[in-house]
Amino acid sequence: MMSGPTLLLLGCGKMGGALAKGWVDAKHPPRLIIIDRKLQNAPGNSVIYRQVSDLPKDTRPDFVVLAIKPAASEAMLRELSQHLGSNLENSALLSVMAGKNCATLAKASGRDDRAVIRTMPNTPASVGAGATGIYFSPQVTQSQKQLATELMEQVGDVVIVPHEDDLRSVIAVSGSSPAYVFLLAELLEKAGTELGLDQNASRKLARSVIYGAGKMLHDLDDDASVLRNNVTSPNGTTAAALKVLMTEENWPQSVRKASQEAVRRAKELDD
Ligand SMILES: NC(=O)C1=CN([C@@H]2O[C@H](COP(=O)(O)OP(=O)(O)OC[C@H]3O[C@@H](n4cnc5c(N)ncnc54)[C@H](O)[C@@H]3O)[C@@H](O)[C@H]2O)C=CC1
Ligand SMILES: O=C(O)[C@@H]1CCC=N1
Repeated sequence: MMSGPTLLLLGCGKMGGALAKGWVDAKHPPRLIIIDRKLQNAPGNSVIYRQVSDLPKDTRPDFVVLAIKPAASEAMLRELSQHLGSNLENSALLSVMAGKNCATLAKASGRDDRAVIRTMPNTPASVGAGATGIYFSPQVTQSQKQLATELMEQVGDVVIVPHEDDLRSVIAVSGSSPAYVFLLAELLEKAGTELGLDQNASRKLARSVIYGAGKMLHDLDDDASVLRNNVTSPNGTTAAALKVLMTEENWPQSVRKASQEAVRRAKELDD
């Protein structure tokens, strides 16, 4: 990594906290300054302030990382730009928010031509296994692109998308979808107990299978369909189960509809 950037993290809740944890555990931790009104324990060597007005006025962040709710972001950016004045001049914004486009964020930060890096990470970043989509506004410099990409690569895989609207599809595929995988773990555990397994045994097996299948997808180059077929003996138990799941109106339609709903909501949050 190039010389470590100074990050000012606005909001250290579920997503900001996942990134902060991933970053402080990474090989080249950035310098982390956090503003969060509730956070109790500072991750690693980071420093916490409760509100923008508590921040030392000579703070010069390379990146202002926005990990608050979209609705709160414009007011907080306006306050930050007033508080830091010219010290914010060369800072880029790095948003992880599902809503608010680059132009809106740049404007709220006091400069329409501000460099904005819009990203969509996910909570597995907390264990270094995140997946992040990144879009760079035209104002982002080559060195800012490199720093931001390396920063997100410290907590997982990165895909750079050419159009800002592509981030809505990233939300559907990897931003929101860890929740679907966790739901699958919940449902498998429940099905196991309904079939007579002890709850702890069922929980252990359900979690383990998702980890194991995920690790195979991560470590091996085979298509997911090949890995699926390797489990599916002709006329066996898996074939019987998949016949239910793969019926068009079951998983294929549900996953397509859920993805479309995530994109619809992302559009609403973008204004
Ligand atoms: N949770 C997730 O899996 C993902 C969330 N995101 C995005 O991350 C953003 C944050 O979401 P979460 O982390 O889930 O929410 P959260 O509610 O867990 O975190 C927000 C944090 O910001 C702090 N905060 C809010 N307003 C503040 C203010 N005015 N002053 C000081 N601290 C303030 C809160 O104390 C809280 O810790 C959202 O924009 C969301 O779209 C993006 C990808 C995944
Ligand atoms: O649910 C949300 O809006 C955020 C964005 C992606 C995951 N959580």
